[in-house]
Amino acid sequence: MNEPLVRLKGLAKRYGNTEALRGVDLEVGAGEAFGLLGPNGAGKTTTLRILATLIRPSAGEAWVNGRSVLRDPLAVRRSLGIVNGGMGLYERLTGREILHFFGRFYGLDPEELDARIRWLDEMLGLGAVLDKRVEAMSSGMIQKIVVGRAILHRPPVLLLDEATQGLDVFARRALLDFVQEYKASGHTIVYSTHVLPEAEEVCDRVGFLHRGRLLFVGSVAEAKERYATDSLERAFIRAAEEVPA
Ligand SMILES: Nc1ncnc2c1ncn2[C@@H]1O[C@H](COP(=O)(O)OP(=O)(O)OP(=O)(O)O)[C@@H](O)[C@H]1O
Repeated sequence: MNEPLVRLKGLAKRYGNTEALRGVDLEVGAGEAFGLLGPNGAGKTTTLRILATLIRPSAGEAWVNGRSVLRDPLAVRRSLGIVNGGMGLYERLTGREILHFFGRFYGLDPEELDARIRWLDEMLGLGAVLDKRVEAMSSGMIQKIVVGRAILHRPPVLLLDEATQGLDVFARRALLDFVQEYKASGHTIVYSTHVLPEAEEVCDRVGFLHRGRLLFVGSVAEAKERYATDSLERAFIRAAEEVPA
């Protein structure tokens, strides 16, 4: 594997009596698309939120781009972008205005910002979305702006949490194509989903997360071989069945 850009060591998180993560070790290499797979409640969002420094682990440690989420959270934030469900956009602003607004937070001057927006347009096919107000956008259009905002500072690492949820067939395809293109341009992606065929399509390796534990890490082909099936879904189910109750 290339130098790891994302590393988790003994990562654990407890919410009251719930053990959301129970000691997760993982390395994701530079330029890799890694699928974090698991059913509802497996701990995917918790993992991504710890990586994004939005919450702190109860035990263990994680690093992004060599920086510790505990000791160097600002550097970690500069190294990543995150797309998850809960990020609202200002209804009255256009796509371009939103990208300008956040671009200024990143300290980009107007010229750089225009160049970045042209780059995003190429990557995401923003087109007319740039000049539409959020209130008039479809959910697929909004998702393009949310993804654009997440990568505006060109972070080496992109975290996507159930990013195709609620998208129609066109918007879903556009997002999956974008993931492949973003990866091909050298970026690292952690792709959390419970939609296994999506992971099969875009991820180099996958991890099966089940009740806060990583049961398997490897390529899709290795998962199928290890669990003697030609279906990634069945491989996941077999991995979960091996866990003592
Ligand atoms: N803020 C919180 N307070 C209490 N429990 C929580 C909190 N956030 C998550 N949990 C619990 O932690 C466990 C892992 O949740 P998490 O959201 O990380 O799973 P997930 O794999 O992302 O699932 P989903 O696909 O449903 O989002 C679940 O049992 C969940 O109920």
